[in-house]
Amino acid sequence: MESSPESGLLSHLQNSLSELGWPGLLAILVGSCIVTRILTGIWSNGPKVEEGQPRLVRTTPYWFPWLGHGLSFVWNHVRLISKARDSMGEPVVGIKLGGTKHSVLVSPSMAKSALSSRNTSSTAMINYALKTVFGDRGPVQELSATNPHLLQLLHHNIPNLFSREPYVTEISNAVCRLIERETPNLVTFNWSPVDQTPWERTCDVELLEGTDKPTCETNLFALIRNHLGHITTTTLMGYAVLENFPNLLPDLWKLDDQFVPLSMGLPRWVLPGTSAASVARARVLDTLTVYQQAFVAWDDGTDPGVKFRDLDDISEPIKERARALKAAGLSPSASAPAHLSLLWAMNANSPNIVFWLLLHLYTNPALLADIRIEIAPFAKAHRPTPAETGFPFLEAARIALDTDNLLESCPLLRASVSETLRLDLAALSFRTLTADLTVTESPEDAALAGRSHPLTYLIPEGESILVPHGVLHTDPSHFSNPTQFDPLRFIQTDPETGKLRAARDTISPFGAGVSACKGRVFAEREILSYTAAIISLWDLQPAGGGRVWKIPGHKQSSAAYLPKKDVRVRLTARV
Ligand code: HEM
Repeated sequence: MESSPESGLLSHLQNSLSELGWPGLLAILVGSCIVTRILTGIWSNGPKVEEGQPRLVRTTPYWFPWLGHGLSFVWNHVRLISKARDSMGEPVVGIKLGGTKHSVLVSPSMAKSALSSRNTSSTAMINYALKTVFGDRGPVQELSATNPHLLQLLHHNIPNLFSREPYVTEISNAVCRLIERETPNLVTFNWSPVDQTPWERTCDVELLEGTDKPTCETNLFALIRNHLGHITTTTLMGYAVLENFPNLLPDLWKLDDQFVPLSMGLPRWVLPGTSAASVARARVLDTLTVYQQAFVAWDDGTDPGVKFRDLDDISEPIKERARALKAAGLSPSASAPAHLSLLWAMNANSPNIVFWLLLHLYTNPALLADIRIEIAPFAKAHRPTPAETGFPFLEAARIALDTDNLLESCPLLRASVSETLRLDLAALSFRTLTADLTVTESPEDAALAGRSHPLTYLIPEGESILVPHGVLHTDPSHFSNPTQFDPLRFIQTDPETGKLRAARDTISPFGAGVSACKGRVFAEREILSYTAAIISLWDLQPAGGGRVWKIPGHKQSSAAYLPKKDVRVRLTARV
């Protein structure tokens, strides 16, 4: 058989490589890295800037051909970009990720103006995450070409309902009632997993005997993640989904734990941790297929099947989205990745933020005591006595929450949430430019960075921009002692009333512009109410009853950090 020129070339290459052996291959690899570093170092000087003309973004030097800064980005993007900012000394620095250049905005004023520009789009990023993380094989991504109007509805207009009236009040009230009902049952003090709640079963709850008040030891992150995940998912997606599919959240956590490696889009065998996550994702997608199938039947007035008798308690934005998916002609299984992206968005950050916030508060008893005094009128906890109830046993504690006042009249709690969002979250806003973008830093940002006048940049249409909120939130020129937890940095005195209030305008933990987080209003209300309920009803100590806390390190995830290790705590009922 005659060989083609390509197969001849390939076999020639194979022969040459096998002749070289491992030492030769290694030498080529090291050599190409050195050459790449030298060339990108020279190119990073950029073209000469003409007087009065905007600058072009210079790319930070890198070692690895094609991969560019990819490895250090997934390892710790905050460190990579902070170093690039300091070494390049500019408010915009270029980084290379898998062959694509991203212009990274490290000046807050430029980030704000770029994200609020109408000439930016998050569609490419959403499609990338749908493909690499949420298991869409094409149907949802293809909508950007076949039906952009529907895509806009699906990704923006409908999710925006989470922050619009009357829905935001409806879902915030619903979540508050569920928090009141379920926070006293955070742990049930049952020995047997059969009698425990679904959120307790995977948290290694160990009851302690001979204590004055009900006490146990447990894994804090797992417990808060499961418990708040249960509350959020039930509020937004309805009661039936977790009742019938109790493994939905544990599987979602397996996916979330591997978010960063999955988002690299590499084959499973390259990163072994992603195999289990892919299997978990397949199960979640099966569940969400059944969910969509049942919803469509229920909405059409036909039988939704035995598992989903009543779907009326699903929140209105989720119902609207399920209807839009059907209207797009997507089958239930093709719709499942879109449901998964939202299920993930509603659960991936809030529990992590509450976990870190609780650690900040319980390791700072003076702050915790002040916050407990501040919230006392708006988070009233008590345990009815047998005399009150007429039953011969102690009932579970009860709590009544006033979310509006927790939001408006508790600046210290609110400032502590903001400080946690500043320190324990490193969100990224990726956008593609749909037209050339010219951005200028503010004179204040320029002065803080030690520049005599503001710089202006031109970023061409089609290029990607990136705002690294974790870098902006820990920039020492904008935040004094940036690594220190200090909620007071967010407290201001209202000049008219003289009252204290918590201001959040120096950080953007929810992104900005049209593609900012759609659940931000709900998320803040939920976090405030949930934290108020927990600190009113529960005392926490390190496991073993000591006073020394071992705070885990941050593990990079999509936005809010995961803990590198869980924290074992002693949990005691306060009332
Ligand atoms: C502490 C809690 C939360 C944080 C820190 C957070 C943060 C974020 C961030 C940084 C983004 C990307 C914004 C950008 O690209 O500029 C985002 C997107 C999104 N979030 Fe949240 N989020 C939280 C809770 C929620 C909740 C509870 C929901 C659902 C009710 C939600 C729904 C969404 C949706 C749908 C998007 C996609 C927006 C888009 O691409 O157009 N988030 N979130």
